[in-house]
Amino acid sequence: MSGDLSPIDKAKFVAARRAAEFVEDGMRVGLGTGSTAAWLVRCLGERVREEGIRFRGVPTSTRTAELAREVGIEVVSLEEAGWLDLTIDGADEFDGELSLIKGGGGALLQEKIVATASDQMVVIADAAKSVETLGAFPLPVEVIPFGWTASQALLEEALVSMDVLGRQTTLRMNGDQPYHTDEGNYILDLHLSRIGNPRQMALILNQIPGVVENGLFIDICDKVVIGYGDGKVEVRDINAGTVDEDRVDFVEDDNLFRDV
Ligand SMILES: O=C(CO)[C@H](O)[C@H](O)COP(=O)(O)O
Repeated sequence: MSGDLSPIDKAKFVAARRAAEFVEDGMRVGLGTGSTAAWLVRCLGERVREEGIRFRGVPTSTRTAELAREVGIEVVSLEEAGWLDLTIDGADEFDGELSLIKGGGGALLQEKIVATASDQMVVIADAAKSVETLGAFPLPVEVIPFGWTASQALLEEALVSMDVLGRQTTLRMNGDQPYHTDEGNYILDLHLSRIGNPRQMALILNQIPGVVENGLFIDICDKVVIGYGDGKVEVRDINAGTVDEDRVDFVEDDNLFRDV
């Protein structure tokens, strides 16, 4: 039940619940990955059950696809949907320009493809994800397994010329094995502490052989819905230049909180 949630989970929940209201009948909607996005999927499932809204969801990972089907959302592929009206996803960090670090959950590649194939991307996040400068959260970079150590060496060399504080890179692990993305790739996490020029970094990283995609989302996100543990939500719209405040009630719906 909602009373058992930590303040961070409450913040994630209220952001997700507010953003779930952006989905309208007939839309094609990108569904993000991660714990905040999982709340969104549950809230959308609730809207399908209670209000009978109908929309098609394009998941950004096998995890999200499973949950979406479980809660009654019609799941289609991006190819079937063609183009999306809206994508709603979490983030690991966002700054004042709504540049993002994503990929903490390992789904950055599908997330970036889906978000950029959408008219609008909305990020849902607890307030702790808001930063002045990106980089405290390790930046995920997806690389193909073939020759990954060579890609890592080239990445580290490229970092020397960039405006960052740290330069350590680590292979993401799953127990004693490398973590595999849904595409069967590896992830290198870049411990940079501070990214002075995220736009330049995003371009340079993707030129390194073996790099498939990086977790910097620049000029992709249109809106962020920031949740707080007390139920407050703030909606920042970068295009309109507006900041709106709202409140979301916690609900005691067993269906929503069943698997938490
Ligand atoms: O990018 C992501 C997954 O690849 C997530 O959106 C990001 O890691 C945030 O996760 P959470 O909502 O669990 O804090």
